[in-house]
Amino acid sequence: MQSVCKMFRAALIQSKVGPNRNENLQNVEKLIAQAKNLGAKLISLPECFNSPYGTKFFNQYAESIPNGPTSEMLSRTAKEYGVYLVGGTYPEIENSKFFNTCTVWNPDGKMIAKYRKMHLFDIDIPNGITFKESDVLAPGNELATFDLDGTKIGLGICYDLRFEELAKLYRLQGVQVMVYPGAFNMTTGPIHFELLQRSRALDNQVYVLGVSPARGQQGYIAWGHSQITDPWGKVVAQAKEGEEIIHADINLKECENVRQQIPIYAQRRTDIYDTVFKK
Ligand SMILES: O=C(O)CCC(=O)C(=O)O
Repeated sequence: MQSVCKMFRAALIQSKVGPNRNENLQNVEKLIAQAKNLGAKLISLPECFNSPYGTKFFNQYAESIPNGPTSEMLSRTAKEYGVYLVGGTYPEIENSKFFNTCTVWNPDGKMIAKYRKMHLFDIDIPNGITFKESDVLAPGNELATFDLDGTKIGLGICYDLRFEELAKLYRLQGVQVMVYPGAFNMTTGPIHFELLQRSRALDNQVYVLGVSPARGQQGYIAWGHSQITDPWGKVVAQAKEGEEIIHADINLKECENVRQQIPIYAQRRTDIYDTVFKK
């Protein structure tokens, strides 16, 4: 990799989410202004920041993209504050199909990436949590990246964090930072949320930004604990459970350092993997 020293500040907004979409939008707009005041160039919102999270809500809150009220607010706000804004996720409708979708807006207010959750959250843990997004949602089938002043940033959503293959595909495309809006829960959050982010960061020598909603009192209870992890796997910022903004400087020199000093990418035995791992 070419020797460059690039740095920008990222802020993650762990916002409270209620049933009223307009109130949710107004609230994040206020928080985006605060994140900008912290010096952030890249700001991310959490998964389902404009609606409660649950299969029964997707239909009710879905909007087309980029013409709906949520996209309009994100575009206007990214432009007003001159930031790259990752619009967490919100339910999208297209041709009668629903998706859990992340959009990204540049400082001109233009949508520069759209990613639809690829791995739907279907799990069943007795006495823990049962969730079946595939009852209502269709999966996305495409990776999505965007460029921030020469840094390639990739997108995943929540359950996607569990799939190393997806993160690896992004790494193969030259990604240095992964953003995962996500809403882990009170069963898997405590044991897996931090660990998965550190794993993806370490496997792929990338920064990982995981952005949760704040913990609510009813319905789907989010774990919170939004987190920024560096390419060494070190947690450099972590939220608690309430509404909060965390931030950290994303220093691309750290990607370069770890990639040079522990050169696993060049040491992969794809000659072997390709013969054994066919599925
Ligand atoms: O993987 C998990 O345990 C949580 C995933 C999740 O909440 C989601 O995909 O929305």
